[in-house]
Amino acid sequence: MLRSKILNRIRLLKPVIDRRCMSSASKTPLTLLEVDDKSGIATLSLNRPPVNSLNIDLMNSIIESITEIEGNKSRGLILTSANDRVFCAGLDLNELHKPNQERLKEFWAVFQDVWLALHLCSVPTAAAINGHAPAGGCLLATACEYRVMLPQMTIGLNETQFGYMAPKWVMLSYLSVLPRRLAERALTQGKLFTTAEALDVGLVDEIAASKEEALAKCSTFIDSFSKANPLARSLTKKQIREPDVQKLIADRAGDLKECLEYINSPLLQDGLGAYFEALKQKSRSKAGKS
Ligand SMILES: CCCCCCCCCCCCC/C=C/C(=O)SCCNC(=O)CCNC(=O)[C@H](O)C(C)(C)COP(=O)(O)OP(=O)(O)OC[C@H]1O[C@@H](n2cnc3c(N)ncnc32)[C@H](O)[C@@H]1OP(=O)(O)O
Repeated sequence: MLRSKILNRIRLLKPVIDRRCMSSASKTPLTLLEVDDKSGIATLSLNRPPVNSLNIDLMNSIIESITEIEGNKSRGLILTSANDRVFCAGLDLNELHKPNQERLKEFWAVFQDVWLALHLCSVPTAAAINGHAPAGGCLLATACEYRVMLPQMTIGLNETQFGYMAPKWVMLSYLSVLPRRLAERALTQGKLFTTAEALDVGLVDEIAASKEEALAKCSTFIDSFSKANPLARSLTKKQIREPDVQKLIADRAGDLKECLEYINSPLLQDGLGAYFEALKQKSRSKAGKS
């Protein structure tokens, strides 16, 4: 009786995400999932070259992997990158710049879903940040319960740098990790913290010299829950996170409407276009040098 009541509560807390991962056109899987058969800890690696930018397929693949991990009773989830320079470059700017409107609606809904799936994941979560993590990449990291980062990388919600404002629920994810005054300053500046700065302000919990060390530190964090009842732990986490989550769930349509208006505004499209062009230019000049 009690167990079914508890399970019901979890179902109530966790919005039903019934997305199936769309088969991507590319041959290589967009996420790599390995479960260590000794520790029972799952490692989910983002695997969308060149920078793990989040498009619909990659986000659906992440959601599907999280659902699989929760279903196969893994003891925990470590999110990392198959790329050794970039953890995740955030949202794929091709999805935001001169967007197809129908696709943009789907894209935004999946973006909401991937945050909900990770933020409410029933198993312990940790991010081994083995590369740069701007904007949406930072959001994936802050949705996890613990963060270990490699040196000489950057992390932060830099939306104001390219003319956007982070949506309320994205800001709340930051506020769940940073003190309010610092979060406000960092959000308004569009600040990208260095690894050392991120440790200093608590945006990340530890620094590791290598990806292997980062994975080991994330596993140690997950092991810290070995004495906690998994169901009680999951309910406690969901209870603490529920107020922030409800702010999105209560008005997903409103969030979508507000974001579509914002993303489609000419001023923002111009700013984003210039930002994207500068990125491409930088990449071309790099290629020219090499
Ligand atoms: C009332 C209103 C309510 C709010 C409404 C607001 C809605 C608006 C949306 C807001 C959403 C908030 C949450 C999230 C937002 C985002 O995530 S937007 C994306 C932000 N991302 C970035 O700013 C990162 C940009 N990239 C970089 O800084 C660098 O690429 C890197 C990640 C540090 C890696 O550098 P490096 O290894 O040197 O690689 P590059 O040469 O720069 O890039 C390689 C190729 O990858 C392409 N690329 C890079 N980032 C992206 C990206 N995000 N999307 C698509 N493509 C990307 C880059 O152009 C290069 O491509 P090629 O030219 O083909 O080589």
